[in-house]
Amino acid sequence: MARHALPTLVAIDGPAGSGKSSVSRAAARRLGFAYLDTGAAYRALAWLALDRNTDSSQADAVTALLKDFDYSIGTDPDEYFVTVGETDVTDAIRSPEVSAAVSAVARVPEVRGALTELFRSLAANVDRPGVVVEGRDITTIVAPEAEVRILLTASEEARMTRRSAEITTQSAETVAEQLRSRDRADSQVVDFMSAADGVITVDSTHLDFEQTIEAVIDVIHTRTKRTFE
Ligand SMILES: Nc1ncnc2c1ncn2[C@@H]1O[C@H](COP(=O)(O)OP(=O)(O)O)[C@@H](O)[C@H]1O
Ligand SMILES: Nc1ccn([C@@H]2O[C@H](COP(=O)(O)OP(=O)(O)O)[C@@H](O)[C@H]2O)c(=O)n1
Repeated sequence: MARHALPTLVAIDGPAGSGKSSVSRAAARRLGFAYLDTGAAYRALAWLALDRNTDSSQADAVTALLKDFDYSIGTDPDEYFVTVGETDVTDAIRSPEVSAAVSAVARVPEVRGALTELFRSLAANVDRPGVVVEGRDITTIVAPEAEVRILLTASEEARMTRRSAEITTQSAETVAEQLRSRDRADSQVVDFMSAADGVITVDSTHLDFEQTIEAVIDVIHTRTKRTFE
């Protein structure tokens, strides 16, 4: 069978609650692109560490988990799922316990190296004309060559408000504090607060959800000089 041309790569980075997942998924759906959520893999590995009672602050123990990390993720924006082995962890990876453990897992260089390879392979093999890949280091490390590179930002206040509207099992203060501390830990490992050279910033602080999707799609059309919709 003839191999497809490489898909158009759209790389989106940004801090927690900036709208990366929801906006990337909606934009991918409208463009007929695939959608790759990279944070889900870090979360799934943190889930496995918790499931195996592995101390996530022990880099060697976390690295050892990689050898039986049987991970899969849906890249169709309409059929999102995350599994580890036979277990569907789509919801479990959003738990506060996983959110609290994930930064420690994500700071281990061997983990970053292995997952970066996995993301490149998943992105190159989608069965769509393009793929929106979102995370923290997509524009800089995973796919610096991407045709479209976007930093999606929003004020800290907007991000906290959006995330606490989603999470009803914890107080708004708790959600905000956990988000701030995760961003602090994550930003010691990768810089997702400032745009690297050639990366376009989309600030969604004063945009609603629909306007943010349109702003991202506009950048994609301008950069690729093509219309996908
Ligand atoms: N521009 C926006 N205005 C209002 N709410 C938004 C906007 N963008 C995203 N959201 C909402 O904010 C929440 C956090 O978005 P999410 O995509 O999970 O962020 P991230 O993946 O960056 O952590 C979601 O409930 C999403 O629907
Ligand atoms: N490309 C990426 C994506 C996520 N991550 C890590 O994975 C965690 C979860 O990412 P996520 O995108 O699901 O987080 P949210 O911003 O959606 O809450 C982050 O807090 C980072 O520790 C990373 O290190 N590099």
